[in-house]
This record gives sequence, structure tokens and C-alpha cells, in this order.
Amino acid sequence: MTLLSVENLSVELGRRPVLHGLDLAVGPGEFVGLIGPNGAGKSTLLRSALHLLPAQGQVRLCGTDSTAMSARERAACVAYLAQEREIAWAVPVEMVVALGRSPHRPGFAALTERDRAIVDAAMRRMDVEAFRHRIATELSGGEKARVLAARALAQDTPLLLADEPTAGLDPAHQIALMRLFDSLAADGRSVVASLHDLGLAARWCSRLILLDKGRIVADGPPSGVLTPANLRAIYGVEAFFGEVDGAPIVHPLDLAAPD
Ligand SMILES: Nc1ncnc2c1ncn2[C@@H]1O[C@H](COP(=O)(O)OP(=O)(O)OP(=O)(O)O)[C@@H](O)[C@H]1O
Repeated sequence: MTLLSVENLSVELGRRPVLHGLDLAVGPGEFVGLIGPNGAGKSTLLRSALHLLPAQGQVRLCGTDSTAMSARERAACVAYLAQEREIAWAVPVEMVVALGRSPHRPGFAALTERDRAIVDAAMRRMDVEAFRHRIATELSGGEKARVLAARALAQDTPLLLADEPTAGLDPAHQIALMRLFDSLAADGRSVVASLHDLGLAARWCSRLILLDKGRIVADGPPSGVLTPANLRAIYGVEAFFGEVDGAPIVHPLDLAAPD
């Protein structure tokens, strides 16, 4: 079963076409990096797949037409980590993370033992346990990002869509997050994450989808997508290419010479 599929997905924002009839399918066990320059349409793709934006075309989540799903059903299938790291309420970190359990609980029911275990595990995995009692709005940008990632993990969904999840994280926490997404995929879940760090994308993702001007221009294993020609044509950069333990290493070095 595909966990996410979009067919002929088109989006217009402010009367400007932003996505042009995209088709893609993501199955269990994939860690997909959504890459492309600023304005390529990465956030728009993630947000329209979640019905946060009006779109044309079909979106299926966990095998079901998403328009036929209730908000609760959608939340049981897909967790979303937004680009904006806004935490609206001045409440303790553990309370923010516990919100991830809301779709699994009726109304205002108290957390069960299992809920608490999942919330604790999510906090451990995102290394936020040490400040679980601190007020979430008083944390640093990177700490808030980890708290929101823990909340998304606590949702315990088969599919996770994450918009620039590594932005603002220090190198150790960036790698820890990539490892975590890799392990979620190894458990048979799917992660689709927009990424600007091509080094992380090359090293950790099982598949990359390269967007440019609202179209998919390459889709496949990192070594097939992050080619010198694509980096030059789409990003306008020259890069160093290497390999460690069979994984590609890509590091942008300089602007490409104009054609
Ligand atoms: N509300 C809006 N009204 C009009 N145009 C919009 C709106 N929101 C986004 N856009 C445009 O849609 C295009 C795609 O934006 P999107 O945020 O999806 O790009 P992105 O690939 O996520 O970029 P970035 O890497 O900079 O976050 C951009 O050209 C942007 O200016």
C-alpha cells in the first residue's frame, strides 16, 4: 500500500500556478528527501497533501482518498512538522509533546499508560527529556524544533511529512534526526522531509525528489538525483562529490559559472 500518493496535483496561490500536475507515490520503508531551490514548491506540496491548501488533483493517504477522511482519520495516518516552529501556549514541554496523542484519544480523555510511554519515548528520541518541565515558549529555536519533532513522533503515524526539520539544529541533532527518520523507515513507516542540506539528503535519504519551479525534475536514489549536471542546472552550484561506506557525499563548493 502506498502511504502517500498524489496524482495530477496542481496548486495556484494568489492566482500564480505553483505546482503543475505532480504525480508521486511513497511506499512504506522510504525516507524521501524533497529538495529544490527556494520557491520550488516543496512546502506547497507538503501542505497541499495535508489539505492545508486548496489544490486540484487527487491525494491518497494510507491508501484512502484524503477528501473522504475526517481530520481525526488523517491525523492517525500522517503527522506534520511545519516549517514554522511556533509554539502558541506557554505550557511545559511534556504537555506540548503529549498533544501528539490527541488524535488517538476521545475528547479530553486523560493520557493512558500507553500514551505516557509513547510520549516519554518521543521525548527521549528527540533529546528533550532534560527540559520536559520547562515552559516551551521559553526555549531556544533549535530546542523548540526538537520539541515539535517529539510531538510529531508521539502521534505515532505510519507517515511523517516534515518541512525543513533540520533547520536550526546543531550538527549532532541534525544527524540524530536523520538517523531517527532512517530508523522509522526501517520500521516500515515513511518519512518525506524537505531539506536544503544536500549533504544530509545525500547521506541519509533512500530517495530524493528534486523539484524546480513546481515540477518534479528528478526522482530516484540520491546518487542519480544529485548529479553535477542537476546541481549546476537547478541550483546553480558546483559541488564536491565523494563516497563513504557506499553513501554519496555531496558538498556545494561554489556558484556555477553562468552559461
Ligand atoms: N500565499 C501565497 N501567495 C502567492 N504565492 C505564494 C504564496 N505562498 C507561496 N507562494 C509562492 O509559491 C512558490 C512556492 O513556495 P514554497 O513555499 O512551496 O517553496 P519552497 O520550495 O518550500 O521554498 P523554500 O525552500 O524557500 O521554503 C513560491 O514562488 C512562493 O513565492
